[in-house]
Amino acid sequence: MADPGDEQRAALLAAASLFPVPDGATFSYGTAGFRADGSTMAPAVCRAGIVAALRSVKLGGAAVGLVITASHNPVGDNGVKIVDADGGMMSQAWEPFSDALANAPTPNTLLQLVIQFAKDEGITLGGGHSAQVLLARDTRPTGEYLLDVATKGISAIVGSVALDMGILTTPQLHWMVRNKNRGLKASEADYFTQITESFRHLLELTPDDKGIDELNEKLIVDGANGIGGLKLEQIKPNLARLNILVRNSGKEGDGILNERCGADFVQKEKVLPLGFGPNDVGVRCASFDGDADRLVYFHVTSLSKTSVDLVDGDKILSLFVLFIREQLDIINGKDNKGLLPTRFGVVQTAYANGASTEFLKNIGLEVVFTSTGVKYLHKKALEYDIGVYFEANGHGTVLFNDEFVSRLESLTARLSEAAGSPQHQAALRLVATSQLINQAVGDAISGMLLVEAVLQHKRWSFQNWCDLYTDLPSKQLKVKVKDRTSIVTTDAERKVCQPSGLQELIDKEVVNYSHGRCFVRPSGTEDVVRVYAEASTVEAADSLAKSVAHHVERILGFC
Ligand SMILES: CC(=O)N[C@H]1[C@@H](OP(=O)(O)O)O[C@H](CO)[C@@H](O)[C@@H]1O
Ligand SMILES: [Mg+2]
Repeated sequence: MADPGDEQRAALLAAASLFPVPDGATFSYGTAGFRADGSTMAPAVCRAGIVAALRSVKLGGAAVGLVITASHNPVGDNGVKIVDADGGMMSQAWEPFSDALANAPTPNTLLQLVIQFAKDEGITLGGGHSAQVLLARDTRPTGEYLLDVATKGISAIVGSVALDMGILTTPQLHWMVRNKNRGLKASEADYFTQITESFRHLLELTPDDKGIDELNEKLIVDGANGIGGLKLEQIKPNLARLNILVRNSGKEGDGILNERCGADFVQKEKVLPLGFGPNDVGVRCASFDGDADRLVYFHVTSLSKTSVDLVDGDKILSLFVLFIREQLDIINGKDNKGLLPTRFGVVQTAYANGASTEFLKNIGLEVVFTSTGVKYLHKKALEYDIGVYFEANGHGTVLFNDEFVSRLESLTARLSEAAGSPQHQAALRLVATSQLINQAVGDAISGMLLVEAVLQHKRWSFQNWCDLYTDLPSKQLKVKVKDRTSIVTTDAERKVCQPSGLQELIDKEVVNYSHGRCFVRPSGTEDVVRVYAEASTVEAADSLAKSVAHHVERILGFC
């Protein structure tokens, strides 16, 4: 076995001794990194620092990212997530090692795990290599402490450098890692310049530009009392033709992070976030989650009610798809045989509302499904020239393949001889879109700016957008069971294969409902089984979800 050298051994043993794993604690990397009560997170965060530094060594010293956040979860929680060198989520192949390391019971076990893993992966430790990890955190009170803990983990791999990028949205850090490794400008100021400039370009390319009326210019954003609202305040003055008001902005004294506000709350509860009320009827509203990688829109429906008209990730995806398709049709003609043949794909999960999938299929698009979690959707979307993916909860983006962008740019250069032609304008719109929308991960701020540009392009009101299709009523339930991992699913989580008999019971329930659809899966972030049901009425969706939840409880053992 390769000997990492005394200095390296000592550094790993020291880091592991600083933050021992308490008896009985287990960490799991799950759908989106380690998450738990912030005060218990130090061991997992320190060890994630070690993993991030090793990942950088493995990738020849390329920058890797580490972000301290628990996204939409309560303010007392915290978490850690590793960003791979391409700006995406850490390679899934490294998750088992991350889990093992986070749970290593003694410093010596941790050391042995690292030595063995380094050997398996061909990583030479203890000499001559370099590694760099970019760090960021959200606004949680435990963030500063945990960032320091992560730094200690990173330093436990000799030769590693930790760079604190400050308090950022999660997508900002992903963007920085991606850009840095591509030799592109990668500071926060560069991020702001890129999104505000490309937004301005898109607006300049609006056809028959007649300006915008006052009401449509107005947008109220619920910042979830997180980092997204604070960043939006910073760029607001540079956003032409938008009159943005940020509520739950995260400023001192404003309110508690994610508490009765934010994208997760609005999408799941379908009620107004705190700070919104009857005065907002008729105004377009958007909501971010705590680390600003999720986005939904809503309208206050009436003076008396707290319910909202929701535009979720599926409808944001549909809007983007229509806009991109329109530009491709201008360039290529409807048969896609013109100047820029494009493989255009749409990726959803089982949680996508059935009405959205039907809408997309009806307009002739290929829709593919993956398991829940951005890491799966993103990977699938990369298979296309332009791949659009969204989770219903508002996390998603539009990916432009590098080779496609080169083709698009040379086409744009050729077409510039006929500057102002519809094809030239459409190609320019696609270039600006690829610059505006975050290529590393879903990003509430850049996604919101693309929504705003597309609505102005189409001269659409919020209502026009809402009316694209009508969501089928749906219901989500959580069931606490003894061991959620005894549920095994297949077909992008839409069917249960274990325990045997459960899928048959679900099928028997579903046939009783018009437009009925139902699936169950173990959550990757909480110790629950999630039940999702859809049907033609609210009552029917509720009843289908309840019946299936009962079967799950009965078969798996309620706890
Ligand atoms: C139904 C649902 O919203 N599931 C969420 C949730 O995952 P679960 O594995 O369902 O707990 O958290 C993930 C990370 O934020 C997110 O990607 C996913 O969409
Ligand atoms: Mg989030």
